[in-house]
Amino acid sequence: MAYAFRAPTPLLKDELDIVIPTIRNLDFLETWRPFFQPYHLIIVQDGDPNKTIRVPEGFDYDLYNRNDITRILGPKSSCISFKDSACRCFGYMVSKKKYIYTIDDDCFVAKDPSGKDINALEQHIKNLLSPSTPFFFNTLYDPYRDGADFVRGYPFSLREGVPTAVSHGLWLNVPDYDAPTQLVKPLERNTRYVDAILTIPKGTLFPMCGMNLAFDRELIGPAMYFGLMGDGQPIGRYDDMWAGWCTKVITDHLGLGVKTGMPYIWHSKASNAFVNLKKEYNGIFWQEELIPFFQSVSLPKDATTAQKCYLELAKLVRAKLGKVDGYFIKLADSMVTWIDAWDELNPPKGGVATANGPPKK
Ligand SMILES: O=c1ccn([C@@H]2O[C@H](COP(=O)(O)OP(=O)(O)O[C@H]3O[C@@H](CO)[C@H](O)[C@H]3O)[C@@H](O)[C@H]2O)c(=O)[nH]1
Ligand SMILES: [Mn+2]
Repeated sequence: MAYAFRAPTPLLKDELDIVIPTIRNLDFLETWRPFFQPYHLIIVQDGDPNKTIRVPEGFDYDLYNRNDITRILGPKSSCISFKDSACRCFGYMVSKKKYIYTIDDDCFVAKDPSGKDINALEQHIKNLLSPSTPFFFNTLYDPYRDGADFVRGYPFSLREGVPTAVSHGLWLNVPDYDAPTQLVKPLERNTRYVDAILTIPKGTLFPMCGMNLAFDRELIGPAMYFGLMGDGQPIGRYDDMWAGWCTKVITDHLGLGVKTGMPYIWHSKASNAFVNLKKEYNGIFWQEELIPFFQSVSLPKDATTAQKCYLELAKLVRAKLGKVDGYFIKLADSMVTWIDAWDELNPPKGGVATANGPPKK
């Protein structure tokens, strides 16, 4: 009897959206086609809404420009940044799927040491679908991977692990350096492929890069607000950092895990270090106050969802960071607007979303 060969269904094919912020073009999708084509794309077009962004044939996508964001969110669109990659978080809000993968349009398929193309999306999905170990560090890295396990002395009571909320991937070629480092090391490239995935321990913050990032939208989506950056704001290129610090204090509070390490992508474009310095300056200065603030955050026991935690965090930002700069009062207000908009577009099961639906293609 002849058996018709059927390719395996891609993991989470109908449960994951790929969110891409773009101010350029989407030719990079050609290199990702074997891995991305089965998935729905949410393209957030930044900058001039009258510019036409060409999406390569054969992809299933929704594209949202600034006019769509304003049409869908109305006055609440003020919380979505303009002329900064932070605009991508609109894609997280408007998605209806359980998982999100976000990638920049200058990130390409990397090769592992054997020369094999890395399916970064597949690795992120494996990271998200396997537990994390934030309460006790496993020295042999991810114990749930084939060929690894918990090492001697690891408490058996902790070996079940906790749900993974975030999978933070890394980058070969152009590393995610801040402007001062870029200026000092303009030619430095990351050639070191480290075959490791680590859970970031509870109580430890980390610099989350938005370039190659996946997360469980139902567990932690409301915390993934990329802040007020870019046009009209005194700071830029701290969108993912802000989201990462908020997310980590909330995952710690909710007993969820954050992983970093594989998969790698190939980051091709070094943005201009001087332009970056202007965008980052306040962030480099303010973060010396922001990190102690996040390290001191304690959320109430009755904050049992990402939304409730985030609103508590917004209150603390207003109370404790307003004295650092008036910007943080505006940011605290935008954090609340973000949650209001999130809840409007994502009512509890059975509720009716009031959004005006996806854009015309
Ligand atoms: O105004 C803008 C600028 C850019 N984008 C899109 O956002 C991503 C990232 O842009 P870019 O690659 O130019 O930025 P980098 O300096 O390489 O990366 C920084 O941006 C952070 C977010 O990814 C990353 O963590 C930093 O390292 C591209 O897709 C641009 O098209 C935009 O939408 N609006
Ligand atoms: Mn880039």
